[in-house]
Amino acid sequence: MDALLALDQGTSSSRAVVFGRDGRMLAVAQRELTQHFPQPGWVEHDAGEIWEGQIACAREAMSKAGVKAAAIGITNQRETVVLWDRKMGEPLHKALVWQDRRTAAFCESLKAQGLEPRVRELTGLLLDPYFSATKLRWLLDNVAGARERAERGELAFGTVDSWLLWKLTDGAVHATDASNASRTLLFDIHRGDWSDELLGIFGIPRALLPEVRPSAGVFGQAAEFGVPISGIAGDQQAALFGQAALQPGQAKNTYGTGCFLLMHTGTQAHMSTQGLLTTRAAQLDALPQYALEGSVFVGGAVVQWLRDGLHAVQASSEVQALALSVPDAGGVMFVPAFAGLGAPYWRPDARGAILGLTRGSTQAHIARAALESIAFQSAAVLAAMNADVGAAERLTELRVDGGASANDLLMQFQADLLGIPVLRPQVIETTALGAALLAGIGAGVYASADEIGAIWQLDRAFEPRMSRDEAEARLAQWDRAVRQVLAA
Ligand SMILES: Nc1ncnc2c1ncn2[C@@H]1O[C@H](COP(=O)(O)OP(=O)(O)O)[C@@H](O)[C@H]1O
Ligand SMILES: O=P(O)(O)OC[C@H](O)CO
Repeated sequence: MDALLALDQGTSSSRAVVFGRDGRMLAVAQRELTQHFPQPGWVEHDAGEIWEGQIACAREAMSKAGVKAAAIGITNQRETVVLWDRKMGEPLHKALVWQDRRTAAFCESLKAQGLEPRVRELTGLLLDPYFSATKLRWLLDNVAGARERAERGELAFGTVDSWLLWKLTDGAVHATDASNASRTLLFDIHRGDWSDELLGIFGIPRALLPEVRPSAGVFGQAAEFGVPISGIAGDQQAALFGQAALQPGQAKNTYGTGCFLLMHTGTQAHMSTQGLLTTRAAQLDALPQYALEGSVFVGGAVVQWLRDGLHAVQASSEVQALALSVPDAGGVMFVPAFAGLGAPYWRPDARGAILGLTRGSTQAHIARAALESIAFQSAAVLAAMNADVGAAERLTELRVDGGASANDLLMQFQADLLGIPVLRPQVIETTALGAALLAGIGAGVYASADEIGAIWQLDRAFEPRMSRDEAEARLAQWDRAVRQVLAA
């Protein structure tokens, strides 16, 4: 049987999923990942824990499925920086997570030198701490001896995919795929190679960098499992692939820790005028594929905060019942700018706020407003995307996935705000599915991407029920709340 093992290393947790050739899930294993917040605005992960949790999940899922996998696909939280010693295979420091804002001042100084337009032209990204380059620079400047050792070629940099690939191949392969490389600020998305100009701007030695390859194809052998690793993509690009959104104009929104709305733009790089990112989509061969992306930093994470910060619920799955215990948010607006604000605002300095409180406000109103904030942020990104692509290409439906897409209240409110159907597929582990499909193509299990369209199956379509007048009024209320936060 041609089973495929997907390793999905997300921000909140590591997961391993075994899929059958028909895309059915055969087994899942999951481990929550410890979040370290050493200072306000700093977010770190232990790369050792990432590896150990991920390999434990892989073993557990394989043993539950009771089949042999034909290939392994890796998909991962993107941008997060791991720096390790090539000889010992040990990380030099905790991984700096994509949500970490410690390099905000450095980004500002680069902006002040007028570098942003050129960086944007080459990378499709912005000068924001979100991306890898300034984080890697911080490690080189702050870990004793790191820069000298990097220049001597003793160290390796990788996003989480590279780190897992290195560990799975016992240090034999140091590589990444174009979709992950395109999130670093060091990769020229047009030429498809690391850029010496960008390496110069950020002060990064080339000797640190992995080789960049297409997302499908054999990267190396996973010694323990005796099978090839034949697919790698950043989690958002993998989800786009797993949603069978392979044609220009097709889009999806993933509701995980953050929310990431991506639209495929085919072999053309569409440069945004609306605060969106241009990025590489998963590519099967040397031909580049592009997407337009709106990245929201805090999506499902606001629910984690209700659980761990406010202790309003014991499990994320309880939030819907709490929110439904009130008819509406009672005028409460929640702007969860815990890690600054991403697209389309790009304000790393913004802080979160809960507005509109009265004596009658309860945890339930706050929970409802928190869920609504996920949909409001996604609606702002979708509006930017529609403005970017023009009337002819406006989105007419939205495919969704990710942990928080299980929440019916959130999905219905999303459809209401957008005024278009929100389509949830049967497999909401779309990120893992995308990685498995890429691995399947890379290992020759599937002859081509044409076989993938048939795997996508609808679970539920959420049709808009709110009047457009009411939706517009709610969106205007959101805009006012964001303006207040940005002015604070
Ligand atoms: N029923 C739910 N309603 C709202 N949010 C949820 C629900 N279940 C999980 N979440 C949120 O979804 C996120 C986990 O989604 P997942 O796709 O696993 O994320 P990641 O890939 O970032 O680790 C968490 O932030 C969690 O709080
Ligand atoms: O871990 P997720 O699913 O929230 O995804 C994180 C993104 O890749 C960050 O860009």
